[in-house]
Amino acid sequence: MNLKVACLQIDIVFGNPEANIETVKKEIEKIAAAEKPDVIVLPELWTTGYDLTRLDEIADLDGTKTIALVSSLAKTHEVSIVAGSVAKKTESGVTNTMYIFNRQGELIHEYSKLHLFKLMDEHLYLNGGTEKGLFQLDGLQSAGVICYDIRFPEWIRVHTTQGAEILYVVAEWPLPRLHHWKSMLISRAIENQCFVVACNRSGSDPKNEFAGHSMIIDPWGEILAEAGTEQTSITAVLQMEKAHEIRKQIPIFKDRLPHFYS
Ligand SMILES: NC(=O)CCC(=O)C(=O)O
Repeated sequence: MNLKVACLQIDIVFGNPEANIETVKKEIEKIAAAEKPDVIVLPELWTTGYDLTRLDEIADLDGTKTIALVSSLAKTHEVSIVAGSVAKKTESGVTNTMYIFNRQGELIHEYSKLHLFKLMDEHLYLNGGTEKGLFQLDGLQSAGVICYDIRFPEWIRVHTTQGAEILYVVAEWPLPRLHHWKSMLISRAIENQCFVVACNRSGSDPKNEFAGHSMIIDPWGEILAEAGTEQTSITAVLQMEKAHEIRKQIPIFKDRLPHFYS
C-alpha cells in the first residue's frame, strides 16, 4: 500500500489565530488540489504560535473551533489531516493538543504533548498530557508526537512496539538546534524502522527563529523530501511494503530483550 503525505510548513503569525486560520485554509485548498495527498500535516501550535502569556485570550476552549474547522476542511477536500497542535483550554488548564481527522471529517484521536519544553516556558503555562498518540489513519497504525517529545526515544518506542509504522511529528523547532532536529528524526526512523513525517514551521517570533526543514524519512533513514527554511510544502509517497521488508531483514522488534533494559 502507498500513502501520499504532505507537510504544510507555514509561517505562523504570533498570537493571531484568525490570520493563521486563513493561511491554513488557503494552503490546504492549494495542496489538496495540486497534489491530492492522502494525509496533510500541520505544525505545532499553528493557531497561536508560542504567545503563551496571552493563552487565556487566544487558546481554543475545549478545542471546539479547531475541531469544527479542520473537520470541515477534511470533509470538503476529502483528505485526512494530522492537524498539528493547538492550545486547548479546559477547566483544568491549557494543553498543547494534536487533533487527527479522517477524510470523512471524523475526529479519530487527540494527543496532548507529554514532555513540556522548559526552554520555551511551556511548563509555566501548559499542562502535560497523559495519553499515548496511537491511532489508525487510512488503515495504517500510526503515532503522533509533538516537537520536544522526539528527544525521548523511549516514548516513541512505546508507540512502535504497539504497532505504529508511521510517526507523525509536529513542531516549532528553533534554528540553532537544526542539527538535533534532523539527526533525531533520522535516528527515530532507523531505530524504529518506521516512516517519519515531520512538519516544522518557518519564520520567527519575538524570541526564536525557526528551522523549517520539515522532513519525510523512510524506515531505512533515507530522506524522501526535505524543505528549506522558508514557508513551503513537501510531499512524498510512503511505500508501506518497505517497512515490512526492513522489519523482516533486520527483525529488531523480535530481537529486543526488554527484561535487560531496566
Ligand atoms: N517546541 C518544542 O518543543 C521545541 C523543542 C526544542 O527546540 C528542542 O530542542 O528540543
